[in-house]
Amino acid sequence: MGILEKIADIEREIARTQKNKATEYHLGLLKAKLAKFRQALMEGDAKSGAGKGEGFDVVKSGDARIALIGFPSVGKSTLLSTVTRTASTAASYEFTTLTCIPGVIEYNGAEIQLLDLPGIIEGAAQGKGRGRQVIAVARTADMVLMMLDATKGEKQREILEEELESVGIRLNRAKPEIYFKPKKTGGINITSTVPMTKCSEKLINLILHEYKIFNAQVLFRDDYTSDEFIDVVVGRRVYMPCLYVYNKIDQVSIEEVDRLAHLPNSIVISCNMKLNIDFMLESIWGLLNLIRVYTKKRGEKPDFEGGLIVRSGTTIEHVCRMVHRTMVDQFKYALVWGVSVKFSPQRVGLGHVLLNDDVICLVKK
Ligand SMILES: Nc1nc2c(ncn2[C@@H]2O[C@H](COP(=O)(O)OP(=O)(O)OP(=O)(O)O)[C@@H](O)[C@H]2O)c(=O)[nH]1
Ligand SMILES: [K+]
Ligand SMILES: [Mg+2]
Repeated sequence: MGILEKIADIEREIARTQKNKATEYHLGLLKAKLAKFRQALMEGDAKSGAGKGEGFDVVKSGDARIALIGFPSVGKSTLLSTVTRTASTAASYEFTTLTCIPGVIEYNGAEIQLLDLPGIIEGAAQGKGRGRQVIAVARTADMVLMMLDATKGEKQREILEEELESVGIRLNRAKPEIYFKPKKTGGINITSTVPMTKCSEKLINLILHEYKIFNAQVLFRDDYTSDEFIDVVVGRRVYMPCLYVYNKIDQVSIEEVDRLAHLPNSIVISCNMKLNIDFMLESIWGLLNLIRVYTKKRGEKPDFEGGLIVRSGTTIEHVCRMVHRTMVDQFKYALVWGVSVKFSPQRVGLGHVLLNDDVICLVKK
């Protein structure tokens, strides 16, 4: 039996045991056992199975995925229960949530998967608590919702940012447009399309030598720092937006609420009092950069009920692949109605970039 099942068993037994003088010791013992198993899970000893991903293998679904990252007891589970139909246990003790619990936010016709996760603390990236598993889930997300306790100041934000940074998650930063290709011969060839003020050629050479790379093509398409160059060399970086959500504003002064609300990429809420939840959803939608487009068959009306939710920047080719896997091969041209074209309808090719509310009719060969 896995440790999570043992925990669930004990929790069930506690729930069905009547509280009275006769059961006092029995309940006490159960609670002690529960605490022991929870601790084993959080400390991740190998036997308990906590080192593996038990409880974290949630299938990706919907149009986008958001990971809820935060210290214990900041209100992550309360938020999940507030904005989705899924109930996740919330309680005043730390590490209430032990696994990944998915819920679905329905917004603007899109289904956004919201993942409630165990709280993480300093040292998470090194495997403290269930930090490693939580961070592995965060890497698969399209966005991080970093939940912070408005009463706890800025420290938590800095610690969490560092933990995510240390495992290659880049928040609210664009992927550097640096072309980098190791070669077999020819030495190191560095070019750039703009003056490089933050990272010299000498430094690039030093960095590459450190990685035992002596032949490579490097092209800076913008002015980047050496850190950004290193990210490109090392690879395996993920870039995603992050919304900082300060919860429990019912507990702080109006001046503090105002200050927090003005921090970059930050919003303030109270789950318990349901304050500002709508604005939070609107902000999430904006950061996810989703648009809706509609497909129609020739001679028929567009299906305004259906529609496809896609990332902004999506092309006709992408839509073809969503419609059917053989569509790209059969594609002749597409007719598009909407703001992405000069005339409606306009004939476009696979590379055409779509905008919100476009209507598309795919024409086969
Ligand atoms: N005052 C106040 N308390 C809140 C608010 N939201 C949540 N809480 C309380 O904070 C405590 C922790 O909430 P949880 O939702 O369990 O927090 P969590 O982040 O999921 O905690 P872990 O799963 O242990 O990491 C509970 O007692 C909640 O009732 C809020 O807006 N204001
Ligand atoms: K809690
Ligand atoms: Mg929780």
